[in-house]
Amino acid sequence: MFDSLKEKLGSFRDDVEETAEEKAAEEEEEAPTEAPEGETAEAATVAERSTEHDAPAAESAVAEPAAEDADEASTAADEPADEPTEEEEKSTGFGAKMKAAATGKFVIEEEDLEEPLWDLKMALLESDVEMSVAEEILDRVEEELVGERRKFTESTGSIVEDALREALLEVISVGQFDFEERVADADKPLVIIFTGVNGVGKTTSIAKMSQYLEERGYSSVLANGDTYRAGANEQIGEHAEALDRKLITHQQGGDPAAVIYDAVEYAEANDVDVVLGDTAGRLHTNEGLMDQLEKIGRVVDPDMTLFVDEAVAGQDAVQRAKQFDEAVTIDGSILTKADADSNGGAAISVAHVTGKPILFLGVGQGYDHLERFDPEVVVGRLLGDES
Ligand SMILES: Nc1nc2c(ncn2[C@@H]2O[C@H](COP(=O)(O)OP(=O)(O)OP(=O)(O)O)[C@@H](O)[C@H]2O)c(=O)[nH]1
Repeated sequence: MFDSLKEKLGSFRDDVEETAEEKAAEEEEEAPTEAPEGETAEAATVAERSTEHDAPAAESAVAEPAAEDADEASTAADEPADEPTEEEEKSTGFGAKMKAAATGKFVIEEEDLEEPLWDLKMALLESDVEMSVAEEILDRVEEELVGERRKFTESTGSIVEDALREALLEVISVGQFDFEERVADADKPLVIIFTGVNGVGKTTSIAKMSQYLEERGYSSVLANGDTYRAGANEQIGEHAEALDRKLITHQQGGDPAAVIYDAVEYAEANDVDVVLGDTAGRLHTNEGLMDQLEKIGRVVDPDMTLFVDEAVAGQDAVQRAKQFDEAVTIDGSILTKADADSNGGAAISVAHVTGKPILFLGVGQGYDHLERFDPEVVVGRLLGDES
């Protein structure tokens, strides 16, 4: 899952690490040449060692004028090189560089990140992350990394990883709520309507949701509001049979709102906790079909409307989510076929673009292949926390 994006995020980490190492090396190289006479990075280091841990050695160095380095060390020890005057700091940057060489820390500047950030942006866009979401991620990463005095070498990788983690979490956690708590607290029956275009896995997701709810102690009835498509009753009927659930259907061409209404009545009469209503795989541009959804809204006033699309559809899924939300106001999304998606762009973008959370991922064709969307787990996967 999301392997290609994972690899690209890994490359960004490596790029910044490399940039950091180059910068560190540069600064170490530059420090002696820019140093006022008699002060070198090495001298500063020796001085630090001498003053902190080994005073007698410093003394013996003073007593040995032939050793040039040691002589410099004693000068540096008298006037600590790692505490330059403000003037020196401003005019030459020498102080900062000396500090970098002596402490293993330096400031990451905006220009240092220009190239890696550009590459990251390209990687996100190639992975189908929506433009505004990619920009948000870049801004946050840059904000986290630039201007702080950072330790380079080994820790650069983890600093970059933390910055990426924060940025990704921020964009994908949008609107998250506790689905199970919402189900537990709702008056029964709870009505959930599933919407989205044809063939993305809506019907399969309803069956998976029924299983998911059963595992948590909730009964459910299925309702086929897809009265538009020939064969829809049979398709959902197979799932109902396999799961041993009651299914409410009407004739093809019937009123979808009436089917869902009947299912609510059935649930009320039989103490069923949740009504799971399928709808025709409609295009958001088809006004007649969108009107049907609005009618379902009026007639049964669902507790939740979930938008279903496939993660593998990338940008298309993101745009559809946005348009469906504008047309019918969704409460959250389910992204199916995440198991087959190496890009992860939809998973990263949909919540930020709609302002509504991704609640579940479909991760296979089996009934138990519905996974609660946990932002921390998803980001962890993207950053290689688990294989
Ligand atoms: N790999 C994988 N396949 C899935 C997943 N979810 C659904 N599918 C498959 O996708 C295909 C389409 O799923 P359906 O549930 O029939 O799609 P639908 O949106 O109901 O389609 P319509 O009824 O035509 O609107 C089926 O072959 C499913 O088994 C998933 O999470 N992973």
